[in-house]
Amino acid sequence: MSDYSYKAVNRDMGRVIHDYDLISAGDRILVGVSGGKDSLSLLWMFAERLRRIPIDYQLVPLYVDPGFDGGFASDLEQWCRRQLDLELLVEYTDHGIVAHSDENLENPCFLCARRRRQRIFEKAEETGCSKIALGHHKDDILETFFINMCYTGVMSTMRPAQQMFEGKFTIIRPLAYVDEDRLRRFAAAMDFPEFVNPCPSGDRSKRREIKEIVASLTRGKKKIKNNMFRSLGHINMDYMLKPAGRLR
Ligand SMILES: Nc1ncnc2c1ncn2[C@@H]1O[C@H](COP(=O)(O)OP(=O)(O)OP(=O)(O)O)[C@@H](O)[C@H]1O
Repeated sequence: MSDYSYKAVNRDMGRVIHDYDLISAGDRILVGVSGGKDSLSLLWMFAERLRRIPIDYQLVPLYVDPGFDGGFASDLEQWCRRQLDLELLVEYTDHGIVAHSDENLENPCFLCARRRRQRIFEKAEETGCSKIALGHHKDDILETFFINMCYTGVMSTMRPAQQMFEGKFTIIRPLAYVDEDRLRRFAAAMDFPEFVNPCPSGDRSKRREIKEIVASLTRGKKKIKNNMFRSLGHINMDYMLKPAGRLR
């Protein structure tokens, strides 16, 4: 595999795995696969690494089907089997339907994501996986930082390795150093299929709004984006406000 985008994704993935010690021998890793370019890239890269690097761990790919008509679960299953020789677990649910029904008074995306997350933890427990890998990338991490700051008044984001339930599970994000653009190019170079999610609320407007804000701050300059990302790990508390400080 000589493609430039592969090398770049592989290098960034290797760096984050090393920096955060994401994988150990004997791990069983549940990989959340949504059918989008990010999690397909993650699963593909993981499977390829496993063949190449002599650390013995197991991958358990999982798709949580939200239950809409016209879903793609069986196509995704076939892709995993044919391309990667992996058996995809499919968890059929009605999360999407319930989230869009009159009985739900919350935001549909919020409820659906919460239930999906719950189900992912349950399946991790059932299948004996203590690590859960998700396809979040560098842009997701930056955007989450701004979403949390703008909408909840907290400076926080998603970590490349996050312990949950007092260490019972660790969420890992092996694509945390990879730019979204790079993943887009990689998925195109690999000719990954596009599994279209039939969800009626596919737009997720809050994230789209923040994406535009981040894009306007970076103005396409890689250096600015990388500095913003780096700053998430370089916080000078001596020059920050007191936690109780309140602006009127
Ligand atoms: N239905 C699902 N089943 C299993 N895992 C999921 C599902 N939806 C999302 N995930 C996991 O959560 C991660 C983040 O979800 P999100 O919806 O933000 O993804 P995305 O930005 O659309 O990325 P992707 O291209 O992987 O779909 C995904 O990369 C994947 O690892």
